[in-house]
Amino acid sequence: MTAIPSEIQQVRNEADCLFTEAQVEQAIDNMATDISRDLAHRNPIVFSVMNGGLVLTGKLVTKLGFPLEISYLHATRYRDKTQGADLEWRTYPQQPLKGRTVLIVDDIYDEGSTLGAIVDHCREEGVEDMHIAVLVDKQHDRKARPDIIPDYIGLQCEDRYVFGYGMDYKGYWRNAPGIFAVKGL
Ligand SMILES: O=P(O)(O)OC[C@H]1O[C@H](OP(=O)(O)OP(=O)(O)O)[C@H](O)[C@@H]1O
Ligand code: HPA
Repeated sequence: MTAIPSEIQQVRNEADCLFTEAQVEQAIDNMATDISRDLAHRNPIVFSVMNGGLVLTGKLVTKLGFPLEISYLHATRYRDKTQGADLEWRTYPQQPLKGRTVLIVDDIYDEGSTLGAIVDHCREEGVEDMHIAVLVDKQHDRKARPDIIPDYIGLQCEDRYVFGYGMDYKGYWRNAPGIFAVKGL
């Protein structure tokens, strides 16, 4: 067995809860209502942005009672660190996107380089109608692409490093039931 780094439990114990599980679940319900209103007749492909988008995607799709396809893409730039670097595409969307409606689902819109690259790729591939859903929009003035405004935002959070509901601290605590800010970050 590989030992859990002691820092990992300490970070969880010392974190500030920004949103409880009940608050996050309510936000996801609200997102699902808005998405259903807009996309019920659009035959969308729902793309989970791995890894962080996994939890929100899973929670959302069972609340969307209309025909849709589920897929994933993988773009990463934090790689278990708390500061972003160059974006690395690990998996591009595998299906033809020309003429399609897509819903991109991610955990957090932080500096925005990740979503920027995804939007650019989808446009290059001929997506007809693009929608973006994020659980958390972090509030600061460092957005790399201020032109990108997610269509569905669950919650707005302060400018701190957060984890839970898909968001990780050094690869851990994506499973935390709430949204928590790391002490001191
Ligand atoms: O708005 P940005 O500053 O670009 O950051 C947001 C992105 O960063 C995280 O992914 P990360 O690179 O940590 O990969 P992960 O999804 O595997 O955690 C998160 O899931 C978003 O995709
Ligand atoms: O605050 C964050 N937490 C987790 N992952 C992230 N990716 C970008 N910002 C964050």
